Amino acid sequence: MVHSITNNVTVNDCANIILAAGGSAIMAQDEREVAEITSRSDALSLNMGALRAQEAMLLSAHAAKRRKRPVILDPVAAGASRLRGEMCARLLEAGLVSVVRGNASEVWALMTGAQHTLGVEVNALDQVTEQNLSESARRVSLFSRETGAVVLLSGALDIVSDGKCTAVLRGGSEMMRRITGAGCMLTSLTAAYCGANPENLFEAAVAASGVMKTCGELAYRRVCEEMEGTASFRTRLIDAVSMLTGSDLAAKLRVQIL
Ligand SMILES: Nc1ncnc2c1ncn2[C@@H]1O[C@H](COP(=O)(O)OP(=O)(O)O)[C@@H](O)[C@H]1O
Ligand SMILES: Cc1ncsc1CCOP(=O)(O)O
Ligand SMILES: [Mg+2]
Repeated sequence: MVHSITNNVTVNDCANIILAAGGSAIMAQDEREVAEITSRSDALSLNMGALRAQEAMLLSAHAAKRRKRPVILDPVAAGASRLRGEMCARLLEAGLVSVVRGNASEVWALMTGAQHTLGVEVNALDQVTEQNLSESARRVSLFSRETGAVVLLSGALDIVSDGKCTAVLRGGSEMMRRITGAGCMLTSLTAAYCGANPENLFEAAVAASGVMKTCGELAYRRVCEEMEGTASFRTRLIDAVSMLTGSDLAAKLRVQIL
């Protein structure tokens, strides 16, 4: 059961991907009930696209901490306004975040205070490439140690680190960037897996990254076969998560431990 406080652009896809993965979803933002709802959930997902719900986020995050439930932070557009960065810093500095999942611009913005995110999209200059991979992985690991949170930085290459162990996952599809919500869905999936595996959040984050990359490939193959576009891709992505088998995943998963 994942309690999400998330933006109203992608909320339906977030609920559906949690259900597709075998979890249950509840979206709730009213300050009078959120602590109670978090207390009855296995994980809490906080998405900065719902910044109007700051008080609810804090109430929920404290309730999750009291119950030792993982809190997953999606710093959507963290570099696009000062308020977003400040709210993320407040949650991180209070030790309320278990896992951060963001694109490279968002994660670098949290680390450095830089403000060059293109809205919710990654800035091309920030992206992780094969050329800057080892330096990027080092920075992700450092950020994980500084915050005490597992960090999942997504993009063409995903990097996951708990400060001791760092993994790189390749694959997925370029088309994932041409729909809104692929990042929010990955955050939701991460929350579902963290709720199911609270003892090993690094493993849960690697699983979420691997499932999303695998399903991105399966969905892309399907839209190419059917000559379909991005709206169908979004549907096919959720379909792929709901139909994924262990052997599909084992056949496609590419995890490199650095
Ligand atoms: N160029 C790409 N090639 C393959 N997969 C990608 C690419 N860009 C993003 N992804 C995948 O899309 C999903 C969302 O990541 P991302 O685009 O970084 O999130 P956000 O929507 O927050 O910017 C992740 O599963 C990531 O691995
Ligand atoms: C477009 C938009 N604006 C505020 S939140 C949001 C959705 C961002 O979703 P994602 O980061 O998963 O593409
Ligand atoms: Mg995002």
